[in-house]
Amino acid sequence: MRLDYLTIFPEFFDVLGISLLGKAVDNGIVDIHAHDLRTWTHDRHRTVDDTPCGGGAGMVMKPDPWGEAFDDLLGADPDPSVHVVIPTPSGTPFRQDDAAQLSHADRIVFCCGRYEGIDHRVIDYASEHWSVHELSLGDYVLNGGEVAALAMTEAIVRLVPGVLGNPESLSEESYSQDQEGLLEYPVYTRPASWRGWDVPEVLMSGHHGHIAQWRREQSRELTRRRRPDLLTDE
Ligand SMILES: N#Cc1c(-c2ccc3ccn(Cc4ccncc4)c3c2)n[nH]c1N
Repeated sequence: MRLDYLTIFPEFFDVLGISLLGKAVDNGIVDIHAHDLRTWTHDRHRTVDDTPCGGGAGMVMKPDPWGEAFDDLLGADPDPSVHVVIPTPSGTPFRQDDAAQLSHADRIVFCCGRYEGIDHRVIDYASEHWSVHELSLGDYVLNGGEVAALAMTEAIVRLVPGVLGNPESLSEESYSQDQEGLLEYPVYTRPASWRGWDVPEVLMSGHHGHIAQWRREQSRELTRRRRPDLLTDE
């Protein structure tokens, strides 16, 4: 899987060389390239923004640098197997299903905007050539797309075979299909008693059936309290 990031702050993506994703890069499972969008500017000030047509506050990212970056990175031939992910506050919510689908992609280009956003013609042009996903990390406002791209990257790449040491752990996570899309149950480790708090007895019983039942009940109760929207049968 090749991941490209178009951004005016490429240093944001230096962290992808650390930990699990770093190992995936070292193992050749993932190939990461961060690009400074100003590479595709031609004026002395390396300008990437301009005033919004129709007025309004702030600045909008000019289309030209993006178009020239697309030309260099992707060429002009349409290829629906290339996924262009555009983090945006107006995007559809990024969910585990999106991460799962994108984990099968061979190529993902993240377009990280700043200012008030990217000239919409960039999205229109990209949509004619590649598979475009306008996605939002959540219902809050960030200053740009980089942090969202990092979070989406981790959610996607950890699902790629060979990246996680123990793929079985994926099936027991919140939002996973094996968990019926419910929140994950509380987890514990040693010691059995810590500062007056004990590990639930059932988890120390060695009775796998009772443990599985307790975990299912915990998941449903936690989901009922915190995320009733995830419950389908109530
Ligand atoms: N994904 C995602 C996001 C963003 C986001 C993403 C890309 C850009 C580019 C520019 N901005 C700043 C901005 C633009 C317009 N309105 C408000 C702020 C961004 C925010 N904010 N919140 C999220 N969940």
